[in-house]
Amino acid sequence: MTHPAKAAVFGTGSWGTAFGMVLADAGCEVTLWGRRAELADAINTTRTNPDYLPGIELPSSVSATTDPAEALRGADFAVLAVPSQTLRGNLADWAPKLGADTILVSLMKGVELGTAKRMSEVIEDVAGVPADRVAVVTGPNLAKEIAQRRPAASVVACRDEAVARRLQSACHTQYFRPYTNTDVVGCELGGAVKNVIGLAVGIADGMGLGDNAKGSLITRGLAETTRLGLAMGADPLTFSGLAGLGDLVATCSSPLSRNHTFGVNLGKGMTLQETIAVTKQTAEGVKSCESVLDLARRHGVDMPITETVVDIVHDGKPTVVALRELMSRSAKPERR
Ligand SMILES: NC(=O)c1ccc[n+]([C@@H]2O[C@H](COP(=O)([O-])OP(=O)(O)OC[C@H]3O[C@@H](n4cnc5c(N)ncnc54)[C@H](O)[C@@H]3O)[C@@H](O)[C@H]2O)c1
Ligand SMILES: O=P(O)(O)OC[C@H](O)CO
Repeated sequence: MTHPAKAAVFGTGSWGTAFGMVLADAGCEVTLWGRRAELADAINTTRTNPDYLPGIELPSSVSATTDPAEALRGADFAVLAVPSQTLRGNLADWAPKLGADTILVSLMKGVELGTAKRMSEVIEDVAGVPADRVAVVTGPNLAKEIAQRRPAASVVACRDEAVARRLQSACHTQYFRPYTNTDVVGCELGGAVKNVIGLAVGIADGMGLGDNAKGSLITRGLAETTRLGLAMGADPLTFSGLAGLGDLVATCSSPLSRNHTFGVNLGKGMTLQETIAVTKQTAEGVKSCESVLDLARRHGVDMPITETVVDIVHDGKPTVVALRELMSRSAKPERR
């Protein structure tokens, strides 16, 4: 590829903007696409994103537009960072404007409701592109820390390793260290299910259950993620890597995590409606807990923590009842 590479980033929220900064710092020319003209104008005139990353100066090679064709003109990468459940509808509008060789990159950590499809599958469906043109970036990457250029590692996954390496080189900076992986299924599952486990840990923290409960939920959460991954053909080692354990630890321990915070509020006794009202950004696990459970049932996999989160979040089960039921499941060996 002749440099500088050009990237269109769809979504001017916290991660779209922060990852746009990473790409720019790595030498790319970046155009952010956003829905709202006021925010695109503010990004272009103030060199900040006042709604999502206030006070953080954007590199000079980042600009914004509301026109998808303008964002995509000459783009090597089309980076998708909108809420997972909106991807299908949005991408249907953007796909006809894609270049013939543009690599599509998912930053999203969700599973589609109804179809139980991973985001890369939705991209392949809607854009009509083969799997080797679709990559995923995932891992312990809290947007605010990355926008502050605090160090993080990440995973760039694509079935075609050469494509993963191109993207790796396009987003490798002093503070952002991407590793490649060809296990797209495992990487995407790690990212989507950790949001559900983050909700569970948040609920436990809100209830004041302590650090043993947290360690137990993280570990058993990883066990159920791995079971699902194995049933879907993922490499089990992916789950002990950045896309699995790494992201789970960051999400379950950080006050910056929207999923964890959402859970804390529920655990403290807020109703679902009250919790939604105070949540200003995307907490993917709230919707994806249902699609992950759907996926688990389609594959005949037992995911008790995910099921418990669905019971609490969507069926209004009182947290104390859910806890009692989770703790009184039948005794079993650890590795099953
Ligand atoms: N924030 C993080 O730290 C982080 C890190 C890694 C991955 N992610 C993932 O990235 C994805 C985006 O998250 P985010 O943190 O940027 O969310 P966000 O809530 O900060 O921003 C979402 C963006 O999507 C836009 N949007 C909302 N509804 C839309 C619609 N119907 N059509 C088009 N645009 C719409 C919003 O205006 C906003 O620009 C999620 O899947 C999330 O799990 C986030
Ligand atoms: O704020 P959350 O819970 O969506 O988590 C953000 C990132 O996924 C952490 O890697």
